[in-house]
Amino acid sequence: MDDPVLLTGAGGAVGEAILEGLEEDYYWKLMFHNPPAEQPNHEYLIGDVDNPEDARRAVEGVGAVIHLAGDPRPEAPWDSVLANNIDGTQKMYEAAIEEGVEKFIFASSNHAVGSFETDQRTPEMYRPDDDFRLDGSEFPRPGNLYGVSKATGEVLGRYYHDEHGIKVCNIRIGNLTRGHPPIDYERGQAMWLSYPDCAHIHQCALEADYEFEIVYGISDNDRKYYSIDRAKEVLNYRPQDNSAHFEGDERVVEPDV
Ligand SMILES: NC(=O)C1=CN([C@@H]2O[C@H](COP(=O)(O)OP(=O)(O)OC[C@H]3O[C@@H](n4cnc5c(N)ncnc54)[C@H](O)[C@@H]3O)[C@@H](O)[C@H]2O)C=CC1
Ligand SMILES: O=C1O[C@H](COP(=O)(O)O)[C@@H](O)[C@H](O)[C@H]1O
Repeated sequence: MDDPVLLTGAGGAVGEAILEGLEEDYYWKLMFHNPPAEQPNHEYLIGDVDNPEDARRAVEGVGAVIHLAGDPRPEAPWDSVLANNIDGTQKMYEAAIEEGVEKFIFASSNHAVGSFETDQRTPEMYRPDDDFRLDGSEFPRPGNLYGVSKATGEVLGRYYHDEHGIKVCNIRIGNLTRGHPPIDYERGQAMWLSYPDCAHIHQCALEADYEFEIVYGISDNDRKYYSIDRAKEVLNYRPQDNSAHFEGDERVVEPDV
C-alpha cells in the first residue's frame, strides 16, 4: 500500500500495537476521538466516526482504512454500540466509498462468535488437545450486544464490497495484551494476540490481494479454537508468538523470527 493509511481509534490499545510495529512502514493519517496527550508524529485529525463530515475529512486522500474506533467493552450497552460501532462503521464505509478507498480493514472481535462457547464445549475447547475450531466461514453467534455490533460491522463490509467493490478484511481479534498472554485465564490464552502479531496481521491485510475476508486475529497459540489457516493462506500471516511459550509473565521459549 503506497497511499496513506487511515487509522481510526488510533489512541487505543490496538492502534498502539499497530503503530509500534509499523510506524515507519506507511504514511499514516490518524483519527482520534479526543485530543491526544502527546503531539503525534503523523498527520492526524480529531473527530467522531459517527459524524459524516468527520468521516469524510478522515478518508480524504487515503488508499486504505484500518477501522478500529468504537466501544470495545463486551458489556457495552446498546445505545453506545449502536452509535459508536454500527452507525460509526456505516459512516466510515459511506465516506470510504465516496472517496474511492481501495481497502477497508475492520476490527471485528471474538465476541462476534462468543456463543459457540457453550457449557458443553468449555473449558475443554480452550485446551491444546481439543480439536474444535472456528474458521471464519461460520455464521456469527454473538454472546452480547457488543458482539452483535461487530457481526453487523462484518455484514456492512459484505454489503459495501458486493455493491461497491471495496476490498474488505474483517479481523476477528482475540485478546490483545502487551508483553505476555493473560495469566490464569485459559480462554484469553487460547485467543491471545501479541503486540507484534497484531501489527503483522494488519500489515498482511494492507498488502495482500483479496476481495472479502473474515479471518481470526490470534497468535499461533498451542491452545486455540480459532483456526488461523485462512489468515495464513490468504494474507500470508506468519505469527511469531504462542501463549504456550510463557510461564506466567515470563517468556520461556524465544520467538522463531
Ligand atoms: N483489544 C482487544 O483485545 C480487542 C479489540 N477489538 C476491537 O478493536 C478496536 C480497538 O480496540 P482497543 O484499541 O482495545 O480499544 P480502545 O478503547 O483502547 O480504543 C478505541 C478507540 O476508539 C475511539 N473511539 C471510540 N468511539 C469513537 C467514535 N465514535 N469516534 C471516533 N473514535 C472513537 C476511542 O477514543 C479509543 O481511542 C475496537 O473496535 C474493539 O472492538 C476486538 C477484539 C479484541
Ligand atoms: O473484543 C474484545 O475482546 C477482548 C477479549 O475478550 P474478553 O471477554 O476475554 O475480555 C476484550 O478484552 C476487549 O475489550 C474486547 O474489545
